[in-house]
Amino acid sequence: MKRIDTKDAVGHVISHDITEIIPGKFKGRAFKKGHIIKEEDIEKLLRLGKEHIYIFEIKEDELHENDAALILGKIGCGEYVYLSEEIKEGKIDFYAEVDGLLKVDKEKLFELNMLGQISFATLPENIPVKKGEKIAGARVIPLIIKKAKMESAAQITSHKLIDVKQFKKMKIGIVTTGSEIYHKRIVDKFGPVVEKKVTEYNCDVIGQIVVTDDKEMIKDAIKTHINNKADMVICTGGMSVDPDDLTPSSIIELGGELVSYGSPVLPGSMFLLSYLDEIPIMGLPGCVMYCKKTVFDLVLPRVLSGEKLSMEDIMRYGHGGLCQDCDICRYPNCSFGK
Ligand SMILES: Nc1nc2c(c(=O)[nH]1)N[C@H]1C(S)=C(S)[C@@H](COP(=O)(O)OP(=O)(O)OC[C@H]3O[C@@H](n4cnc5c(N)ncnc54)[C@H](O)[C@@H]3O)O[C@H]1N2
Ligand code: MOO
Repeated sequence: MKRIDTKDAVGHVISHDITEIIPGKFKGRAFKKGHIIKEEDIEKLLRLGKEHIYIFEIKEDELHENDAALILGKIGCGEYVYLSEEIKEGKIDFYAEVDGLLKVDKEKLFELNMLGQISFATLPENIPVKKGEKIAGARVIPLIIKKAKMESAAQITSHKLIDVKQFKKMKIGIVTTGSEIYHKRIVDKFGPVVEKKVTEYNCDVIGQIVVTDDKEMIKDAIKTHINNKADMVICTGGMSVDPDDLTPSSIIELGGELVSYGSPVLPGSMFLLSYLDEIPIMGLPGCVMYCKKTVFDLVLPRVLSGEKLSMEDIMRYGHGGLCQDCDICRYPNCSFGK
């Protein structure tokens, strides 16, 4: 490494991006790696606190931070993920190519960061992300890093660390249970909530069947939706402890695989998920009708991404499963479901 006084640096090449930060106004690259220093740059470099310019010789067994960032890009960039066109200040960014569910191999990400000298940060997995949204960023810590370190990094996983699973456009059947709705004693307020939430994901509601608290009627309604080619059936009402709450037992009696009746999510403890011939059948508790976000908002995007959830997936929600019920909901940018 050769050190040159900035005042004498005209004609020399800058070996890494140089950052300028003016709090509240600007944070970004003031000089790009490779820039040839001109007379008029000297004053600005001095204002950025650069009294010296360093000329680095990168040895055979070393890599520049920008080349290392490219390797991190390759390690991370999976399905429906794209990289920033340019590496700035040694950092590469990852973006979602489509609306979908973010998947991160958290264990491999941890192993990668445990190598040291690497900073690879992502959004939490299993959240819905929008096309064009930044989902991760990565860089190495030193300006020059050993090639061997980056080779170890590349060997951590044979698959990519980050994928976005594109949402499927599903056909949804709704079964609304409750004698009070069936006999028109009150107006259905649940159906519109479910419809709004699924249409936000571009799904179609193929029908809503209203039934009273009667097991045969509930089961028939679910089967009717399946016969009508529903990709998912969502039941509302009758999910709790009253002996007249028959929705869970009706779904269970239909057979198939019960993933869970009950979830460690508040609101949403009385949630049910099962699969009948691979078709997800959900039982939504009353809270979904009136709470901003519930277990339904956590599970729905995962099901729409084509993922088949297990009991473990549901039980893992316990940590982070308590919604803070903020006045202005910021989900998914909060701790709920993380
Ligand atoms: N003693 C206990 N009480 C409750 C428990 C419990 O474990 N022990 N669980 C609570 C939880 S959690 C929930 S969530 C609620 C109710 O869940 P349900 O899904 O069983 O809801 P319902 O009993 O069917 O109805 C409750 C309430 O909501 C009205 N409702 C239902 N469906 C509609 C609709 N489509 N449109 C308009 N209004 C609807 C219904 O008329 C009732 O007023 O139970 C807690 N209690
Ligand atoms: O299932 Mo309840 O939803 O926790 O309010």
